[in-house]
Amino acid sequence: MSDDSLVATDLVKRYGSVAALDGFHLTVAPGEIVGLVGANGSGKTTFVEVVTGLTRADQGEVRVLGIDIRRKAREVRRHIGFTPQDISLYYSATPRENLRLFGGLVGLRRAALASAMAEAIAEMQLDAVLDRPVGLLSGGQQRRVQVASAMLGAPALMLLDEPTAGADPPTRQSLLAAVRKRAEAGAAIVYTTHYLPELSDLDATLAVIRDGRVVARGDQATLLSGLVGEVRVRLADAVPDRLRDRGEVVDGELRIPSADPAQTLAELLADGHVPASVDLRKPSLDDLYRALEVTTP
Ligand SMILES: Nc1ncnc2c1ncn2[C@@H]1O[C@H](COP(=O)(O)OP(=O)(O)OP(=O)(O)O)[C@@H](O)[C@H]1O
Repeated sequence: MSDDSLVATDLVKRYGSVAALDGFHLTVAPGEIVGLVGANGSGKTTFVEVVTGLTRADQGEVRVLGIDIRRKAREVRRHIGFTPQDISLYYSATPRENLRLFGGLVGLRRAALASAMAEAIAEMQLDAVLDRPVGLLSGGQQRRVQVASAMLGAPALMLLDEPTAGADPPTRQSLLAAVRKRAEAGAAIVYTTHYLPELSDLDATLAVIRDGRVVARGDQATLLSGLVGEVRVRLADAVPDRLRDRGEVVDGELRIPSADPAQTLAELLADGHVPASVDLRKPSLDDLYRALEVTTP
């Protein structure tokens, strides 16, 4: 049997004529953070909803810790921490009451519930707002309560659907730190975001989704290797024609595409060109996104 925390095989989910998932495969190992990225409508949320049991796939199989989610839905749910894309908390209740409720839903009781709550409250820095109704909290504070509720009981699999949406930089940093800590403790984490720098911060592996399936999967270095970066240079003198032909000139700045920008710059210097300013752009996740044409046209 597989040691992976999550194994999804050949999932298909149709809404009328739309195939939200269309042959979707994904495996996630313990301790791995996988960034699920893809254009709006590519199927990310549908996948998360299938794994959590909020919706049923028409075809395919999902196993969490080796357990088939259709056969033992209730048992599986105890191993999953989940934050939906939209804030999903009881607004008239306080964070303390929400956490107690969500902890109860994953089977935590008495001392175990109290210690899981204390840990999540400390990690998400909720002390100051614990007894205020959630509806009166800021968007970022609500996000922290939501992520805290998904952490209760240290689930083996966390599904975080755009958990930092609307969060300010300090909140974002504390959320990312908490996610990393959970992964270091062995949790498998599926992390959906449109904000690609977060995935570099998390050192996440990537699963790029297009039209309901995973079209690229691997670690960032491998997926970015072979992509083209750019050297942007302003020369002290006018740009000679033979250099113009290697790229384009934008507002007096010469831009040369290159798989190895540092090497290209070294060649320019060796040729005797004198730069007034230099900007080396290594391939980024944005470039990967563009290369796979996953952005909405
Ligand atoms: N309940 C539903 N009824 C009908 N169509 C749906 C439903 N849920 C999703 N879809 C459709 O399935 C496709 C995939 O949607 P999904 O929400 O999974 O995409 P996503 O990748 O999460 O998008 P986003 O980045 O905008 O959150 C879309 O075409 C969407 O309109």
